[in-house]
Amino acid sequence: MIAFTKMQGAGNDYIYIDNRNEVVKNPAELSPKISDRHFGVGSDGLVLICSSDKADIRMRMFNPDGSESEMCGNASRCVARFAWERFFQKEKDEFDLETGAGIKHIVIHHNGKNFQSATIDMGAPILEPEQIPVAAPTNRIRIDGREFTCVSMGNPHAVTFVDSVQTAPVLTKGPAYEMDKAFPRKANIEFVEVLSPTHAKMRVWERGTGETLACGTGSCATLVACVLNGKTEREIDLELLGGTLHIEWREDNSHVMMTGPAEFVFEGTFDE
Ligand SMILES: N[C@@H](CCC[C@H](N)C(=O)O)C(=O)O
Repeated sequence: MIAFTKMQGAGNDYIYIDNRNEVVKNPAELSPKISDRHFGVGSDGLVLICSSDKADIRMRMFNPDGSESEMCGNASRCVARFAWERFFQKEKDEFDLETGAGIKHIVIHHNGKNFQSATIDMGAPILEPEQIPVAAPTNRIRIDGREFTCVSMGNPHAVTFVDSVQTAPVLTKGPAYEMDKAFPRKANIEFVEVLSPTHAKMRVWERGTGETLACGTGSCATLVACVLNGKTEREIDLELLGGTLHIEWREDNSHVMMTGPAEFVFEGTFDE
């Protein structure tokens, strides 16, 4: 039996396992089983919280298809809250998290007792096509006549602007875009409706998962694409199906800062 904690950040729900003692031997196999919404616990994937020799803590994130992603924005806030409450007993509110996309600095916002939100320094976006990666000479590409701005936040994203997220073809076109030959490692696809220079809405089709209620790395990629296309200022509130994230693309060091919620849902044990 494996002890787990279910958490969600803006409705992006994952199963979190304290894996400092390496209780999970095969996460690629466990993720599809435990994430299944009918035969498992039900989640957008599996997150292992591990020891690190480079940072205070390390996380690994697996999609429900078993693939491992380099980075997960919403999970990084949940891991931050988990560690703040359970490892650091609310005494250390700034620390470093090792991810597959490098070390991310975390700041916990609280009132001494209660968690309020977490800000993650997501680092600088990657725009070079070969590093995103995109099989094209530029990070601006067209698929089926639709324009995408491709951005990596450690994991690959392709952002497209729509008139309305409500009618955007997330479910009908998302799967084909994710697998398009332009994306050698597949891609997360963001459909974005800009409401004002400081406010936008986004729906996402996630690589290895399908539509989710929110994507943190996708939100950061969205702001970068908005700025590159002259659609918004460098700081926005981004409305997702499961909540709102505050995203800022700093001018001084080019880092993207993501602030948002992280909530415990329930605890349990899972029989592998
Ligand atoms: N929901 C996540 C991203 C999860 C990984 C993604 N599906 C991928 O394969 O890159 C987030 O909040 O960033």
